Amino acid sequence: MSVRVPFARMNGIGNEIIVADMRGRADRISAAAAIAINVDPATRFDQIMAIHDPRTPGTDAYVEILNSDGSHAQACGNGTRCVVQALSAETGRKTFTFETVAGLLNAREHEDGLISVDLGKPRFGWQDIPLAEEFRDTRMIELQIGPIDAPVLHSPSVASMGNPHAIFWVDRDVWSYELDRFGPLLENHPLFPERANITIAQVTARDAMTIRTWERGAGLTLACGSAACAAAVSAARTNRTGRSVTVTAPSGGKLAIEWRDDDHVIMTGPAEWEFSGTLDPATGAWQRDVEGAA
Ligand SMILES: N[C@H](CCC[C@H](N)C(=O)O)C(=O)O
Repeated sequence: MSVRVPFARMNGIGNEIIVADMRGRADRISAAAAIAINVDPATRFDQIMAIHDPRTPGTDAYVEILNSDGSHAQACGNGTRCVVQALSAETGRKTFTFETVAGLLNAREHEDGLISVDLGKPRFGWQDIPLAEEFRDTRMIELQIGPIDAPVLHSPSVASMGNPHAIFWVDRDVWSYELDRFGPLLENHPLFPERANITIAQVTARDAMTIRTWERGAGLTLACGSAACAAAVSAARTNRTGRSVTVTAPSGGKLAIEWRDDDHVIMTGPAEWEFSGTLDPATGAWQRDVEGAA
């Protein structure tokens, strides 16, 4: 087994993703490797998508997702589009079924290059998020931050897209809130035993919203696909929007989110390749491919 594996540094509307090819190997990318890769400004990332051999007949790959702090995530919408683009470029195929720790994901690359991922059915039970205590109605839970009599953020909706999300609805521009200050406190709030991705969302039309996300295990990111899905279903559940919305990320990039009648959430958007190299899954040592050498 060679020491180094091929990787592609990519992004999904600004969400920084490393797609690592771990097929044909039994080892995994270590937390230490993830942390080391993230320390280097050239390979700083939000998630690593590690493509492993399939474990279940009928699936194309098992995908493991690591955050930049070395922790594992159950879902990553933007990263999944990057995996699709990488495998489509390699094989010419357009449809894929992936397995993750959270279950199966179907995805498709369209003629125009945009990629749709079926993130499955959202879950709203308090144990599904999970929350540390019972809330019967997760469209709005009791949680606030800021002065007790004038909270800055309060009463979020919560949802699981495989991973935990809290969505705080705001009236003002999403940039006018100090998410860098409140994000870490909310991510690690005792109400979230597995921590949570923290999003602020401003609904701007029945079919549009703008979000910013403090990601669990990665901090502020330029985009978060599963948060866009969680915000879209939560907006529809609270009658702020219909079931089909365009979500604008901090990067300015947009995702089309549709909560279908069969309860599945479909996210559509682009993916972009930046550069390729090889990395050591144990240590995170890496090297950029020499242009034109392949
Ligand atoms: N950027 C990802 C989400 C990563 C979620 C991760 N931070 C977690 O721990 O759940 C996305 O596009 O869906």
